[in-house]
Amino acid sequence: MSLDVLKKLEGPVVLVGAGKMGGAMLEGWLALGLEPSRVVVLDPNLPAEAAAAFTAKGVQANPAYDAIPPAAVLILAVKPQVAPAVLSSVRGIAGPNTVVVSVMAGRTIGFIQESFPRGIAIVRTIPNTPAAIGQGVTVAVANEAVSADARAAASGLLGAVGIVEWVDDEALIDAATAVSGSGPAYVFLLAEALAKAGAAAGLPADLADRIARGTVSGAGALLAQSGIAPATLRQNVTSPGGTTAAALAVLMDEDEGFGPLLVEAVDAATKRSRELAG
Ligand SMILES: NC(=O)c1ccc[n+]([C@@H]2O[C@H](COP(=O)([O-])OP(=O)(O)OC[C@H]3O[C@@H](n4cnc5c(N)ncnc54)[C@H](OP(=O)(O)O)[C@@H]3O)[C@@H](O)[C@H]2O)c1
Ligand code: PRO
Repeated sequence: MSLDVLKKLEGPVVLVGAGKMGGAMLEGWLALGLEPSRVVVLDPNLPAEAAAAFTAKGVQANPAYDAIPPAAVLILAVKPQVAPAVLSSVRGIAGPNTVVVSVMAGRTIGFIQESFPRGIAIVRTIPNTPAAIGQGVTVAVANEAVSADARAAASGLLGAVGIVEWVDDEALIDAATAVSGSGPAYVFLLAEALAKAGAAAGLPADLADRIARGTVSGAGALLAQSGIAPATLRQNVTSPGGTTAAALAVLMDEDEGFGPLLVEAVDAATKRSRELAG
C-alpha cells in the first residue's frame, strides 16, 4: 500500500496519542516513507527521549496547538475514557477538509461528530498491535462525508501497517474489536498458557517458554504463508488415534472446549466495546 494518496490532501498528518497503538502505526507510516516533516505528534506526557527521537527524525512533537495548520488527517489514538476532554482540545486542528481517523475502541462516529463541525469526514477504525511490524488488521467504517480521496488517504495510512477491511455497518465494529482488536492478546495468552502447561507436564520452564513461543509464531507464519484453511492445517497435525487427537478431544469439547469459551470471551469484549461508547 502506498501513501502517495496523501499527496492529494493539504496539511499535516496529526497523531493525537502516541502510545502503544498510535506509536505502532506511526512507526509503520514512517517506514513506508511518510514525510516526517508532515507529521505532528501530540501527546502531553511524551517522555523526553521519545520527543527527542521524533524531533531527530523530523517529526514535530507537541508544537503549540495554534501553530498547527488544519490537518489533512487527524488521528485520534487516545484511550476512549479521556476522549471527551481530548477531542474538545484538538477540535481546532480540524479544517473543513480534514479526515478524522479514530482508532478508539467503543467511541462512535456520532460521539466524535459532536466535537467537530457538521459535515466533517470521519473514519472509525479498530486496528491491532501487529501493525508495529506491518502485519496489523484494521476494520474501518466511514461516515457519509468521507469522499473517495479521503477514503483512499485513510486506506493508504491504515493499509501501510497491514490489511484493511471496510464495513458499511458501524455496529459491526464492536464485534470486530472483540475479534481482531483484542485478538492478539488471546494469541499471546495461548503462548503463555501453553508454556505453563508444558512446565506442568515436566518441561524446564525456560524450555517450555521457548518451544511454546516458537510454536505459536511458527503456526501463525504457516497460516499466513500457506493460504491453507486453519481447519486443514489443524487436520494435518492430527494423526488418527495420535497425541493431537487426544488433546483436541479436550480442546474441542462442545460444552467446555476452546470454541464455547471463545464465544463467551468475544461476547464479553463486544459488550465492553458497546459500553465504551459512553
Ligand atoms: N493497544 C491496542 O491493542 C489497541 C488496539 C485497537 C485500538 N486501540 C485503541 O487505541 C487507543 C490507544 O490505546 P493504547 O493501547 O495505544 O493506549 P496508550 O498506550 O495509553 O496510548 C494513549 C496515549 O495517549 C496519550 N494521551 C493521554 N492524554 C492525551 C492528550 N490529552 N493528548 C494526546 N495524547 C494523550 C497517553 O499518554 P499517558 O500515558 O501519559 O496518559 C498515551 O501515550 C485506545 O482508544 C484504544 O481503544 C488500542
Ligand atoms: N485494546 C483495546 C482494549 O483493550 C481495544 C482493543 C485492544 O480496550
